[in-house]
Amino acid sequence: MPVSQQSDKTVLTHPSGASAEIYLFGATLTSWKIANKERIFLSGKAILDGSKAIRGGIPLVFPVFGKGKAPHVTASLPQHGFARISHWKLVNSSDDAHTVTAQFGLDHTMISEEYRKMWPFDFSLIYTVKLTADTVETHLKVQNIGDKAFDFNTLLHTYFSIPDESKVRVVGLSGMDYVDKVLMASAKQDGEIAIRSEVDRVYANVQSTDLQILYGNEGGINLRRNGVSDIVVWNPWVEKSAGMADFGDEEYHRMICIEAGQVAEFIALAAGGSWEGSQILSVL
Ligand SMILES: O=P(O)(O)OC[C@H]1O[C@H](O)[C@H](O)[C@@H](O)[C@@H]1O
Repeated sequence: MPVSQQSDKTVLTHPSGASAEIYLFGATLTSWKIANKERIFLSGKAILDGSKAIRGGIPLVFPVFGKGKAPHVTASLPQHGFARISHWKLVNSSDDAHTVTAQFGLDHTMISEEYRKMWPFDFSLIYTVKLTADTVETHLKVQNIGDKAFDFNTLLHTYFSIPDESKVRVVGLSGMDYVDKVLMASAKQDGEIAIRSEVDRVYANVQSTDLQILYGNEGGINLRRNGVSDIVVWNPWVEKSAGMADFGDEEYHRMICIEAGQVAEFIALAAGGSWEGSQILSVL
């Protein structure tokens, strides 16, 4: 079966051998394999029972990035919003000669009463995962199905599995301005990004549609954005890693988050409006 449901997760299998797994909790993609090699990082300490956001994979940030700030309506929501900690439904699946597709849905009737009170808007999210022999595409459609405008942030918060943080280079952001959340300062990217300490940066309005995450002489990933303008780069390094109960102290060596989305500014969505954005990951 190209798409099969295994209790709490959906498994996509491509005739080439490529595969992907998506938990219904958060519609979090936790695995993407090509040539039997895992490309996505999932912490060995990740909690997978739905009691906490999954540490790793591609958690979906919506409708707020980080903690909302009063007086904005997102101020009381949990960090990164409710999409990654709500139970989604598998709404569709299909396959043809090239692509295996699964679609997941979440709307306002499916989130907890508590979150509904915090964020009282009628919305529908459709998240589509398309697997081919050598790519995976993750696409989010946000619809305002109510009669009040709302605004939102969103991110495809992708944790990549890497051989060693010291070998990683992120290419394609040179010349871009960023906000450094560690130093609480603004700066301009000069050349490639290397990880030598905690990195937590927001690059707004990135020009190049493609960026590369290179693993020294061990290949890497090309990330292509469609319809989303910002990139967040995160590696927690030593202290932050030690402070996270669901992340191993040494796991920062084996992951980097490169997160495509809209976070520098909220996107305003009028009643009846819709928005879509996606990323396509391919192995280099
Ligand atoms: O611990 P979480 O809520 O999953 O957030 C994990 C990380 O997400 C993003 O990358 C933010 O830029 C970081 O500041 C944050 O630490």
